[in-house]
Amino acid sequence: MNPMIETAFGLAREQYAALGVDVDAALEQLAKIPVSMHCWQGDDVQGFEADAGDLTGGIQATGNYPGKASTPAQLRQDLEQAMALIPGAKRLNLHAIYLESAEPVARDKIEPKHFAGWVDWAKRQQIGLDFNPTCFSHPNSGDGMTLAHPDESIRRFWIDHCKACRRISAYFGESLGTPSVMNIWIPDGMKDLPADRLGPRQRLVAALDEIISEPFDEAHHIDAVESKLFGIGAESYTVGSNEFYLGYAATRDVALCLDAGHFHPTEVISDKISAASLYVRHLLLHVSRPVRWDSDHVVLLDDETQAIANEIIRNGLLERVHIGLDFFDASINRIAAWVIGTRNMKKALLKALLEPIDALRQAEQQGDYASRLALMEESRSLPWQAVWDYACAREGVPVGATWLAKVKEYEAEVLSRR
Ligand SMILES: C[C@H](O)[C@H](O)[C@@H](O)C(=O)CO
Ligand SMILES: [Mn+2]
Repeated sequence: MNPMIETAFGLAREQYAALGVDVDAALEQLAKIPVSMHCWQGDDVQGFEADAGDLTGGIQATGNYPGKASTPAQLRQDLEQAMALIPGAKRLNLHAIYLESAEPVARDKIEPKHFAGWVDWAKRQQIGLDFNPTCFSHPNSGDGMTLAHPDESIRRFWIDHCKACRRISAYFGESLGTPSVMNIWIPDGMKDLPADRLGPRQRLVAALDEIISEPFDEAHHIDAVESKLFGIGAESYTVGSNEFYLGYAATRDVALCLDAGHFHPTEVISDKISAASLYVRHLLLHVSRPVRWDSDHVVLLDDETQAIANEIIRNGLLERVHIGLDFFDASINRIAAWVIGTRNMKKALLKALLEPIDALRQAEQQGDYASRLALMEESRSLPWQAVWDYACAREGVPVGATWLAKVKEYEAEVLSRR
């Protein structure tokens, strides 16, 4: 290891020790916290269905940066490149449209065998997999309704798709020895004012109840449901709103997925974690960055990402909060997007682990809010970056921005030839 990195780390360790922070314990913990990287950043949410259509469902990947993956082998190669540039534990989050089959397979007929290639790959990478039914980009979601659809046959199709997905998710968990978190997000909503807000929600409850009725071992599979405020073309009404899913998750004991882009612009999911944790056992996070709307920009090391990490660590929620990412930027190198966003999530977790929390709590308990604010602000400029560099270097992952050269090299040698 570069001696400058070691020296800086040694000095940082002493500075943190003086504040009562155990840097070695923080590093050990950081290495074990998995961040689930979303496969869909690699190909703009396109997937590999033999009869794939355009991306629909009120979400958009804007940009046309060259070199995107268009086969499972290319996507896996790109993921391997990205993962090699990110320290610590990682998982991969797959959508159902990332199946492998030469022939078209109806979504309600997909099976574990269509994902065997991903499981083999995950075993080689020693990572866990997470999963998602894909209830969009399909003729049966064309009018913006799926599990809440008034037509029984369309509802049946999506219920059967979600049931098939749960079997695939349990297969992931059983094969890889780590539970797969399967997140149900549906685009159901209306562009203009609905006359009936209740009926679709009643249908959605019934559909979800049927979907989760088949029991699976929690060691293999965990159900999650994701709320949303609005989507493009569903501005006036979203069936699966936050109140809807908070109630559903709490009463059915399934995980609640909080997506950073799915709330009113001044609402933040960091403030929802502690509240929801009192009523639901598991939370899934879709860490993302909304810019004016649910735009799914690449995650930054900004105040909200930091606040999310702080809430998980301060409240001891690592066993109950599953950290996933959800952004898709097609305007820049897609591997760089993965690396920037995932490294930022991990940097935020490290900073949270290094926070002198005892001193902050003590100041708060004494009503000394000036000290609390002063300590919080001073702790922003503690030498966490020396600890981060050390964490990267000891794993053989590029330090600082040196990872960018690897991405450029890969772009010249692989992406530009696609
Ligand atoms: C592709 C994802 O499932 C999707 O982004 C969903 O999680 C979401 O956030 C929709 O806005
Ligand atoms: Mn999401």
